[in-house]
Amino acid sequence: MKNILKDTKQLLKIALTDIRLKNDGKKYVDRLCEAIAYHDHRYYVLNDPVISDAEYDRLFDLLKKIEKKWPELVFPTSPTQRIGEKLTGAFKEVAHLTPMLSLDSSYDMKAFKDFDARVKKNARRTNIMYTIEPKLDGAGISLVYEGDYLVKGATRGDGIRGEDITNNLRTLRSIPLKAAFSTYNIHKVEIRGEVVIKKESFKKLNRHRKEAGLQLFANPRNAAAGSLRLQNPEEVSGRNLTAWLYQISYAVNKEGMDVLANQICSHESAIHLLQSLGFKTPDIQKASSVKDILAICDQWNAVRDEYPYEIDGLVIKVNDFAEYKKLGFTAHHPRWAMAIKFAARQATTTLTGIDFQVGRTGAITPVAVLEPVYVGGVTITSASLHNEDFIHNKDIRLQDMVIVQRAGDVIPYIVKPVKESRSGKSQPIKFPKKCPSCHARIIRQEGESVWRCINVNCPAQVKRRIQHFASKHGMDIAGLGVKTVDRLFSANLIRCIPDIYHMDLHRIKAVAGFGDQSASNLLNVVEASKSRSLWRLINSLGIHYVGERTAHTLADAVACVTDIGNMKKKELEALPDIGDKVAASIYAFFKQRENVKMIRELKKAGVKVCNKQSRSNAKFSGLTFAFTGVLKKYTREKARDTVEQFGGRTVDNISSKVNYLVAGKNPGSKLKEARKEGRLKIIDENKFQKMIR
Ligand SMILES: NC(=O)c1ccc[n+]([C@@H]2O[C@H](COP(=O)([O-])OP(=O)(O)OC[C@H]3O[C@@H](n4cnc5c(N)ncnc54)[C@H](O)[C@@H]3O)[C@@H](O)[C@H]2O)c1
Ligand SMILES: [Zn+2]
Repeated sequence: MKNILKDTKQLLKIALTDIRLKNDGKKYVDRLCEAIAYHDHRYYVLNDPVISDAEYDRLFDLLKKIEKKWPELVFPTSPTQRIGEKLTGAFKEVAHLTPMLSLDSSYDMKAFKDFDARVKKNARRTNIMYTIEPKLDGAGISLVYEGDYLVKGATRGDGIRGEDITNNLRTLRSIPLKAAFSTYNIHKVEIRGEVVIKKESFKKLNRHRKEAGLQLFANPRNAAAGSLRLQNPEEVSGRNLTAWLYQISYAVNKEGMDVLANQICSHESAIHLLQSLGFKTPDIQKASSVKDILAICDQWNAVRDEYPYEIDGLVIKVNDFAEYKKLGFTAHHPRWAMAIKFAARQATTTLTGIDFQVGRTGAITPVAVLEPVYVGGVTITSASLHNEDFIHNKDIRLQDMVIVQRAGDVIPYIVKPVKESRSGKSQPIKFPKKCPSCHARIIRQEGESVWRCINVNCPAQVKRRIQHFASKHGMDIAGLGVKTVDRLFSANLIRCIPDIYHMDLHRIKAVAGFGDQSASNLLNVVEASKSRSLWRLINSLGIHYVGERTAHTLADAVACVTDIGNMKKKELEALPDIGDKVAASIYAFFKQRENVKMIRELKKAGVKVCNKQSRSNAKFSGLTFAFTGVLKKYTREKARDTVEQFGGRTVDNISSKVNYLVAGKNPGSKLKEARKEGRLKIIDENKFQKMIR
């Protein structure tokens, strides 16, 4: 088995080259068939795949290409000649009324253009209407109704025969036990669908399994497939499975005559029929041009993450049943449908090392160093391992092959190690006993999952605090990112936050990597940062539990940052959204002498520590304006920036509206402009007129 995994790795590398240019492609056929058979078994029978779907598809694609070039190598046992799902022997076998195949699929829109051309050629038409629907990622099923009653439910199996899972399927609420097909003159019907599990239910299921010490499912699809094959129907009913029905594959009347091609006529009307009988059906759209279909693909891709069910692509089908006969089937898939898959999100790679990073609060985060791997459009070289428990729970070891996943903007993470491929080289990950930066003691407090370095002067922590101070949501000193801070710290130019304001051109230029221009640019932004809004300064201090929102609350409550230090815990707690934990943390921060000293030094260096608008605010106190459309048009942050531009500040947030107290020197013209553009809604016209006068 280990050899198959090794071979899989080699074959995957070969798949990246152009096989058509090779003369020796033939020699890979047996190896490919063997590897694919192994992965089919892991996937369909054990519900525990050890490579990603995209990697499996790459192997499959390589085999297809070889068979195309050397057609004499196409054996009837080849995975391209049948579908891979195996019968497990745990259930009675049942024959399908019509073959239940896989789909021709591709990640590439060009493949759809070829498909479209082929369809038009074989159907001898220049215009074809297609339906487009989500490809739900679950387990395929087939249902048979006779005389309006559900009589059989089966898995796809090998496409010809499936497993009889009627009793399990009867527990799904989304499958009617009785459906009035007879009103459509249908006596016996076979319908196809996909049983899926909601992303949320999947997470819950895995959480319970983890607590019970059971093996976790790799993804919602495996969870759905595994659940359908449980021996106890009662257990199945607790799994929150849903059946979506997407096709009528066979329908006859009492006389045994086909009503599909003669009466229902199109995929769209079949879906409407199923809907009217109480089945859950996918949303379908229609389009005939490649351009429109491409646009629909883009729309789906954009909402994929928010969709409650996992979808791995779209299925595009010819709408008109009259064309189906002309187009026919291969042994593997129908020629009138194809799946366009979304960009892959998983890949396998090797964990080559661990980087223990120290954050600004001293928290030590293990970060996996990965052999570079391409996933969903980017190359991944690292992934967070979160903490010690995460590593132990997943039993991740050095030199392990791991499955990594990247979804949307989410930071890449490790789904699981592939334990089956473990060699003698793999080693347990040892968590450090001392801080990797300053070698001070590290502690793990009860109830916490992180280890922390307790040395406040720890260089790693200091550097991260400086970087946090300069960050976009802090004092916004562009150009003072991780790498630059590291360089300036090593060169002894910035050893603490106030040092930022004591740099001179000459010394910056002497640091490797800086030129005349970049050095003076940096000094310019540093200078500009001296007059940032008060909330930015508060946010940049790195007070535990104080984020942007709390920073705004505090900035609105005081005239100067030092005033916060004079507030009692109770007074802090009285502010909106500040609880006792946050209040205690703020209070403790201002009781520390180093912190007070730092603020004093910042002030001395020219950083604005008081809210200059505090006096003019009084002039307009009581004037409240509501910005509408803030959440629609802008992020809250951008709305705030807009308000700050004309000297206003936030007074309170109401879920969909943000109210601002507007102040500053003659904001009239800007306010009028904002109103004209629809950014400002006036609550009290009289007050507004008075104010802009
Ligand atoms: N990771 C692995 O080791 C491994 C192993 C085997 C297979 N796989 C994955 O499984 C795929 C092959 O599985 P497959 O044969 O089920 O093919 P498929 O998943 O590419 O597509 C066919 C299936 O899609 C489903 N489907 C969902 N929505 C549909 C809709 N609206 N209309 C029609 N069908 C719809 C049906 O069940 C149908 O049988 C491979 O491409 C690969 O991604 C992975
Ligand atoms: Zn340290």
